[in-house]
Amino acid sequence: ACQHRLWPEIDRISMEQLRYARLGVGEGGWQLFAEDGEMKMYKREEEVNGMVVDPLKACHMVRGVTGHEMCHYFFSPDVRMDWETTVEQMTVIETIAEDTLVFLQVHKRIWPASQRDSLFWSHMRQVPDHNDRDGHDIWIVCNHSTENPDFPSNNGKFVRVTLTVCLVCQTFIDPPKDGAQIVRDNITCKITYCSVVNPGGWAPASVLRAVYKREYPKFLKRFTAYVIDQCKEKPIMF
Ligand SMILES: CCCCCc1ccc(-c2ccc(S(=O)(=O)CCO)cc2)cc1/C=C\c1ccccn1
Repeated sequence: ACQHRLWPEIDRISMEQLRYARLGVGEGGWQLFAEDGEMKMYKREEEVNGMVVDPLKACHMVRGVTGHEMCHYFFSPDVRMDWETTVEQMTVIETIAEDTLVFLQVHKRIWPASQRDSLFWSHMRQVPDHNDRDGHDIWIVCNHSTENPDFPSNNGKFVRVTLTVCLVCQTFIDPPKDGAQIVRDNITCKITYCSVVNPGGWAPASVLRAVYKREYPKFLKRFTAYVIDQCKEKPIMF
């Protein structure tokens, strides 16, 4: 992967997104728009050329799974259609490395806007987290739009969105007493999900904001429930 032409961008954007995800929501005009138990979702209202591109940041704490497991299922193309309800078709159009793929996705149409597709590289990596007391590693998946001459955005069929998404996960272990083996009940995963999606062409602001308000909480709840369910009978992947 290190010699691939996209590698410098992949490395830079992934690390930028890690820093961005770890910034608190205290400053920068974030407004809480949805809450469900441990899950808190924030957004900023931003428009680019009259198009809604509201950045989103979701924070969640999930008991019983590790950050590695969360990122593994978020990254894996094999299970994408099991949890990702916004997608109608998904293709891996390039394998840059085993931890770096290029996806082409057709998203479900959001009436009355025209149907969208997205083309993005997806990179998963483990980042040692030295500045954290209980020193647990951080796992990240970063998805960022890219171009490919074989899949031009002006393909006439779909409007191409541009997006940057990151899932940053940190595992916390509450060690059991008397040195017993760690079980799932002893682990918690702190999740930060950030996304900026530019719809690529005009879409009514009211429709987009309503969709995001309704769909993002469902999206994250569904994904985390899926991972919990997939992991519960399996050995812990630290
Ligand atoms: C006018 C309609 C514009 C929006 C269409 C759209 C574009 C992109 C995306 C999207 C959503 C999640 C990712 S990801 O987190 O990287 C995982 C891989 O799929 C990437 C892209 C979705 C949707 C469409 C609907 C929508 C938007 C958020 C939430 C729920 N539904």
